Amino acid sequence: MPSHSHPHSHPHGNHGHDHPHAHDHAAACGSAGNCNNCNNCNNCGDASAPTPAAADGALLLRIPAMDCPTEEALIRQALADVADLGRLQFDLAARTLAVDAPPATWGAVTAAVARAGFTSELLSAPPSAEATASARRRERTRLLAALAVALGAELLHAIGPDDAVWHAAGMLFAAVAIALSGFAVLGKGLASLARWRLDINALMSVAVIGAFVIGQWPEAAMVMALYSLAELIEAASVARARQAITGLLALSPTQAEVRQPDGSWRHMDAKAVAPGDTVRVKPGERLALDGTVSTGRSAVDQSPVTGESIPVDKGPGDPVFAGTVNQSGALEFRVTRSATDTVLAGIIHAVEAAQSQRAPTQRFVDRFASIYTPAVFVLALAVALGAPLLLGWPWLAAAYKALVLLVIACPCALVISTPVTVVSGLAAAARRGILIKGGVHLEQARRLRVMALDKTGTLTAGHPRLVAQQWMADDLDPMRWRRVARSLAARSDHPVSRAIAAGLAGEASEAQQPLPVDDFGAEVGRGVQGRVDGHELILGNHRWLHERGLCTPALEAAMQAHEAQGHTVSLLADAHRVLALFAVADTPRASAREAVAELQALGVRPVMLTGDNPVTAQAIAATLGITDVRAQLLPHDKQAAVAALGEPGTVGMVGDGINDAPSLAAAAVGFSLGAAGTDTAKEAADVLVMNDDLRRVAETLRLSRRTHGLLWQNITLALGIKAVFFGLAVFGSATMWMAVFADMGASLLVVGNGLRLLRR
Ligand SMILES: Nc1ncnc2c1ncn2[C@@H]1O[C@H](COP(=O)(O)OP(=O)(O)OP(=O)(O)O)[C@@H](O)[C@H]1O
Ligand SMILES: [Zn+2]
Repeated sequence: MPSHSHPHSHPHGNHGHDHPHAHDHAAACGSAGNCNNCNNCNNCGDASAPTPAAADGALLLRIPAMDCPTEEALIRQALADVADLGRLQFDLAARTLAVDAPPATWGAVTAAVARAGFTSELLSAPPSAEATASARRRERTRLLAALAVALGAELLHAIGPDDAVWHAAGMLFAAVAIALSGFAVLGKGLASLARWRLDINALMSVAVIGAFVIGQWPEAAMVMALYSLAELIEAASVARARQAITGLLALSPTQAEVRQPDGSWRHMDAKAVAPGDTVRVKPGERLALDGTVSTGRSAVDQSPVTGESIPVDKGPGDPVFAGTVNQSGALEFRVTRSATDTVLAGIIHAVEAAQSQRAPTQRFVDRFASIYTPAVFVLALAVALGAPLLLGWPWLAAAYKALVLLVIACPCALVISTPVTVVSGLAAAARRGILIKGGVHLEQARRLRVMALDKTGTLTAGHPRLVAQQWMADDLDPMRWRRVARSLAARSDHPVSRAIAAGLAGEASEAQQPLPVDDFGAEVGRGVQGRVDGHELILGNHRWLHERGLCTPALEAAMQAHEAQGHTVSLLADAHRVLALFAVADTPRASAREAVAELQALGVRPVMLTGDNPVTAQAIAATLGITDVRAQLLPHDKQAAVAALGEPGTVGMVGDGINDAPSLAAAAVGFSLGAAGTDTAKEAADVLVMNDDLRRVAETLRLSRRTHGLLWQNITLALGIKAVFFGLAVFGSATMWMAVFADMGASLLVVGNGLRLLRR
């Protein structure tokens, strides 16, 4: 059994495609039940699960008014009392809920949903994307009609004579407009009030009903229509941000051409293709599955998966990915993963999961809004009661002013701005082949001041080659001993051993079988040992030989010469003396030097971490422009080094995700390169760079800074507009619909601002 001296402690798992990710929705906009202010949450960055399938034995409900994760949380709470329920799958975009439950409980489920304040209807099949889209269109038409009728009410009020008939007509117009646009808002608002929750729906409901009661019915109608319309537009904008991600999924075709046992080719559903099957793609076609090329050569455009714009040449043995486009030649490949398990599916899943986590700024905004909204409620109440009593204002004027304040209090723009910006940032990163596992990491990346970079496989390509061998004793038959060395090296899959084994095998003239190795063992950070052909041998680095007292000044001088060129030296020794020296060379990655320079330009200090010896490490670091090198580190030393490199929260780490899981986890933000190429789940890393381009690390930091900038621009913008209107309302003559209009404007402004991240 081949042994690997890297501690593979790392749990192997996939991204968990069966992850019940509907559970994360509640957290998407306002931690569950705490999103007091957000009716707009249908717009929040929550990831909508794929439309729930109406599996047998599942109850599928359409809940028309459910468009916010807060509401989802309410329904969840209500359903908690119902016994025997399985998984709940919420789809806020389609407004459906699928419940795994025996039919006997269905009555209890609908009753619980009704108790939470929602009407529901039974569906036999999940609504299609077109159905959802056409429902959106109908809603838009309805709201535009409501706006027109509300304008009519304003008009009647402005030009109509002051008599009862005209008043009645105006009132009727207003009522129709409110009914057209505001039923859902009023329903949810009253339900919230009944539970003593001051959310946006409650706010709007009080404002509209209040305005109606004090005789400002055209105003009430305008407020309702504009507010509902603004919400719809925001929802569409957020849908766009999310589509940037789910659009990726549409990239992999549903059909694949599969070889049949009789040798013929047949088009099949990609989901039905099993690993091991052979699939072919013609030039210009998109791949439906992941695999390894078996025949053919072609250039493949991998931009959907890795973000790299230049097509990559593929030949037999190379990995190919679902969603990528075959360009020049026909390819046949052996499928390595089922359709639900492809790298692309993993990306989409991870980004969806990332969206449902709250970034720190989002949490801050929620906390702020949850204090701010009730505070303004109290202030409005104080104006309505205090101004007439203390300042002698007319009651009606004071009540109107109070209602204007309520509308101004609506923190839509504030609440909507952060999730849109964060989701856009995550989507923009995903498009560049950078997978960020949560808004937290996107926000954190800008704080990094030190970047620890693993040497082997990160700064270098990780495919060292044997470049020199030197036999230290005259009495050895090199032919025979090369075979011995190769046999020992071949037992390890450490890159250094592999390079030695491969280099020596390439030299073997006849087909020499490797010799058996007994008592094989690997020593982390040192090398391997075993008994070959009756000799107790070790193959390892200077450190190990030195510890065993086998080192001599002459040997050190010989090693020094190789190490100064950046080569890694391994020594073959028996119990008494050193027999041979092997030097392997690893080439720095093409983009590494540039990547290091980019990090430095961002004010981030690059530090090389390696288990290799200091001289070799220094030599390689020098070619890359890195001055700070920490060498001869064991895996746990690396972890300690990461922790000691800077203030907590400021040290990032880039590794290959396999042997450096502990240090990746210790870093504030852990980056892993080449994530598309390996099966290993990169669970320890926070950011996965799909291709091998180290420059994506600096790009992530830049994106993080831009996102942060936009977040605060948006927060300032939203609050600034509020402040202006607050002043106007208190000291001037701002009307209610002006306040709503301003809020709508502010919301659209911040949403548009956030979506700018999506532009390349
Ligand atoms: N199985 C092995 N065969 C040969 N040499 C080994 C082996 N294991 C460790 N070594 C020696 O120990 C050194 C440190 O190994 P370690 O695995 O800790 O670091 P690495 O992964 O090679 O480098 P980096 O830390 O830069 O990723 C290697 O450079 C090599 O010289
Ligand atoms: Zn020595």
